[in-house]
Amino acid sequence: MIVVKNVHKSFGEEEILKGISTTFLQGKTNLIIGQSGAGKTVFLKCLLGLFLPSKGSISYDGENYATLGNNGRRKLRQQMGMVFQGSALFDSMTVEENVMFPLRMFTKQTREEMLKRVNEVLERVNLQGANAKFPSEISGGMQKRVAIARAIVNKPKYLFCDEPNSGLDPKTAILIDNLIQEITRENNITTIINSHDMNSVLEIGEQIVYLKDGLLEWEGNKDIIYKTDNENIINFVYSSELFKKVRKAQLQGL
Ligand SMILES: Nc1ncnc2c1ncn2[C@@H]1O[C@H](COP(=O)(O)OP(=O)(O)OP(=O)(O)O)[C@@H](O)[C@H]1O
Repeated sequence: MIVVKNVHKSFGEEEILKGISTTFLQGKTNLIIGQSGAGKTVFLKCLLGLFLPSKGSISYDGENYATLGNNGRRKLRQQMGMVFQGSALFDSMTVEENVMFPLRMFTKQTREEMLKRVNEVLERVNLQGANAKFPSEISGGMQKRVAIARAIVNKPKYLFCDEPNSGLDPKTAILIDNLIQEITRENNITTIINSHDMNSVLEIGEQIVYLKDGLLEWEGNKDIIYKTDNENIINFVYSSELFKKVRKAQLQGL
């Protein structure tokens, strides 16, 4: 569980996050949504410990990153997995080497132990046998699955995903969403996803935080979002004609 209390973040005179408080739940897919420029990436970077909040606190199962020493921060960072936008695989490394990378960085496991774990996670994301392939030899959806395997190989307590299905076709996007949700539940991870994708909101939004101009304007989940009378959210989530029809049907209990 990650507890965020009154987080502000400024760059010089400009305040980007203006006092955000929320709780991200363990074993759930928590989504951060909001229009371009709302502050989602800055918030995600604060949650990753890449930016320190100017004010307020973020605690990870009781540990406040800002007040930890170097050792404590390193340990906490090792408990975080990250799926970057566009996968961010190392092009010159094979799938196996990409997935093994965090184990080489953060553990003292033997090559045999690392390989066993790599094969376990590759199997979990349905990429068994793809070890020797290079990123350029596999599809975008497969690259994303490699990125997920790499993010979970070190058994993180916290998983952060920045636009995990950007650039994927709708069917593959849903498969990736569902895979992240399944892995989150199986391993009881606190997963936070920065998303633009309204399909994801309605499919896996177990906890949704809607940011607007650096403030948390609404929070809830996919089962209640259609009931909101907040015009900003209605216009954002249900922006297309199709989604407007979906909302109407939801309101009519269809
Ligand atoms: N390192 C930085 N220094 C100064 N300003 C920054 C920095 N990073 C982000 N900002 C500013 O913070 C604001 C919010 O940016 P952010 O990237 O968090 O938005 P976002 O909600 O993620 O948008 P998008 O959906 O387009 O990615 C922007 O005005 C941006 O210019």
